[in-house]
Amino acid sequence: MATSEPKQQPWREEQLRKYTFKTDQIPRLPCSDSKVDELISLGQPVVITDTKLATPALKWTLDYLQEHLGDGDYSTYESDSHIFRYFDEKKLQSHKGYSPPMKRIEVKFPEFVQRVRNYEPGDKKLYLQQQLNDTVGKQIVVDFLQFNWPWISTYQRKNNWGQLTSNLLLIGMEGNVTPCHYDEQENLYAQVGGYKRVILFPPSQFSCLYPYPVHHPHDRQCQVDFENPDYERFPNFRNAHGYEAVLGPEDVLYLPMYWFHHFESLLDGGLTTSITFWYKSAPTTDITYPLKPQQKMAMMRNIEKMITEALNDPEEVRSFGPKSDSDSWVRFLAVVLVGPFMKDMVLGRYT
Ligand SMILES: CC[C@@H](CC(=O)C(=O)O)C(=O)O
Ligand SMILES: [Zn+2]
Repeated sequence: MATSEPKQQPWREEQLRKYTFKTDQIPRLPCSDSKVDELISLGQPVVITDTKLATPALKWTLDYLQEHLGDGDYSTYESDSHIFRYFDEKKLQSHKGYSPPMKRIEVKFPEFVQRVRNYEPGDKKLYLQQQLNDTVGKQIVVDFLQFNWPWISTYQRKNNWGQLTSNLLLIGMEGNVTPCHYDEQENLYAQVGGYKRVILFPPSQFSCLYPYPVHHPHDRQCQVDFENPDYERFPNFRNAHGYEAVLGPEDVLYLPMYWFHHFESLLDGGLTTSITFWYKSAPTTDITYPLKPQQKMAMMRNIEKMITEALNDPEEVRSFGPKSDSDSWVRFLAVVLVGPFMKDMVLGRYT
């Protein structure tokens, strides 16, 4: 009996960056498997194959896009390193002294292509992140309309998700990293070109990941530098345990709301192209106790927003600067006097 040769994986281990935490694999299932529906309805991540969700976009090479995308401006981040940590421009106002580690520029697509193709070590790295809207060319609209909308709408309906809010076209250079963060929307993430590693952490690991305070420009972003973790400030990061997959063309990842995620375009893997499908979450109908971790995250966000708005002065809630006596007292009190909810909200985030 012919034994099926194990499928040669089209990438090598050395193309993955090395981190200190352990990971398990995210389940990978064909869209015909009923377990896909079960995992999505449970808010569990899964890599889904054979969906044909964005098949028309498989031909979206740089040349094809240059010919058909249209001559609008394209939102692109440039960074001095491989790290592209998102920041909320609106929150920069209240953080005068803070300068984000990357810059958002608007470029014409031919300029983006030229800079990417002529990249030399030492140049700024680029990451195009553009919402697909009606400024794109006719042919792109034709391709877009041929996505597998019936398949994706089934999941929107079955899980009572709200409207499709946006599709982000992502074109990243090899080695680019979007550091760990969470979003407040459901996401079906279609990998179209190249290979991208995704590492996920469930909302229950909030206390291991220390997201920035809500009023900070890096709201929702994990403070821990995965490449050089500061275990003194973030001791609980030692307990982080991830779930990962390498996504290739036509793979679709269901990325549940509030799950922390890190993306990296494989080292020496060339350009990567992905398209996100973000949906508003289903309305919460019945509150059952104990609350789910994602509900606690939503509560923490509301408490932090209320405190910051009520005080109307971020200085009042800003975390302490370099370690100081008061900081160690705050830590001591936080560890001894407050329960897990307040500890998770404060320790390493406001202390
Ligand atoms: C936005 C960039 C990121 C994807 C992501 O964070 C998301 O789809 O929520 C990535 O692919 O680098
Ligand atoms: Zn995200």
